[in-house]
Amino acid sequence: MESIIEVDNLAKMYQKKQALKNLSFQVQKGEIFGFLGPSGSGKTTTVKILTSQLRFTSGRVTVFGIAPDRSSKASYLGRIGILTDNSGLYDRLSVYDNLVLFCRLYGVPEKSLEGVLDAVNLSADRNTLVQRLSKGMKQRVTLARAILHRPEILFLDEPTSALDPVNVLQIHETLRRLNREGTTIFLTTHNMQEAEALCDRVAFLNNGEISALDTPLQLRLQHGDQTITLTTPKGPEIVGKNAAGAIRINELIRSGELMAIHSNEPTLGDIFVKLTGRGLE
Ligand SMILES: Nc1ncnc2c1ncn2[C@@H]1O[C@H](COP(=O)(O)OP(=O)(O)OP(=O)(O)O)[C@@H](O)[C@H]1O
Repeated sequence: MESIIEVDNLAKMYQKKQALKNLSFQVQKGEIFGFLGPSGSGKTTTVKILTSQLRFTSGRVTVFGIAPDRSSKASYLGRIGILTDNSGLYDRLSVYDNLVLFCRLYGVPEKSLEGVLDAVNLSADRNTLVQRLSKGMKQRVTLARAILHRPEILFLDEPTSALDPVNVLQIHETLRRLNREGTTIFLTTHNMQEAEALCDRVAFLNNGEISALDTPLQLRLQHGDQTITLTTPKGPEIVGKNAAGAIRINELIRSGELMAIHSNEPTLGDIFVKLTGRGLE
């Protein structure tokens, strides 16, 4: 596996406020990496540093092996896409005209917009003025803008916060497709379902520090209580994931009393609370 982002001992102070401390992680090429943390934990600060919008206090950061500072900006900004909540779209222009402006900025031929509009499901709305769009549609225009130059890494800061479930699903589908086509995705979220649904690996960020980093499955297995809940006509019954549990399951199947079986792995939200003592919201 090849690391595309490397962060080593990163710290960031805003005057006296320490927003990030001793942050170390690597993002592998081709993965969807989730940065999961509650409000104020340092997610946006990290994205801004990785995308050279903010200077850091100490540590080492590279993206594509390049340090993201002012002198290197030009050499890698064209290789990344950024989606944040401040949309910066022109309300009085259509979807298409908004995107044409960015094609010119990035030197991308206008004809490539067909595929981009298709990817975010906005082909039919191309001539609609941005001011007439719903929140979810606007978010899809900003996603289109972030991907139209086919970036190698896409940074998404809370891409679906405040969107309804249908729009969330549409954005997720688009992100999965981009990832299948080779885009590495760095995603911040405080939504654990989003992290579970999309991410190959997640880092838990709390007060500017990483308290766990692994695949969602490994985190659930490491922090699970190794029990199974069996639903029977007499009510729920909890057994261990062991030989005795297997015998009991077998008995209930034979007697026709096993109605449902549920492995008791915790959610990422449960694990976050266990490790940090606080929730994600
Ligand atoms: N410009 C700034 N000046 C001073 N403190 C700041 C500044 N920007 C952020 N902070 C502080 O740094 C910490 C991390 O903020 P950051 O915005 O990175 O968190 P976040 O996890 O992205 O939160 P949210 O989910 O609410 O966007 C917070 O305590 C915040 O108050």
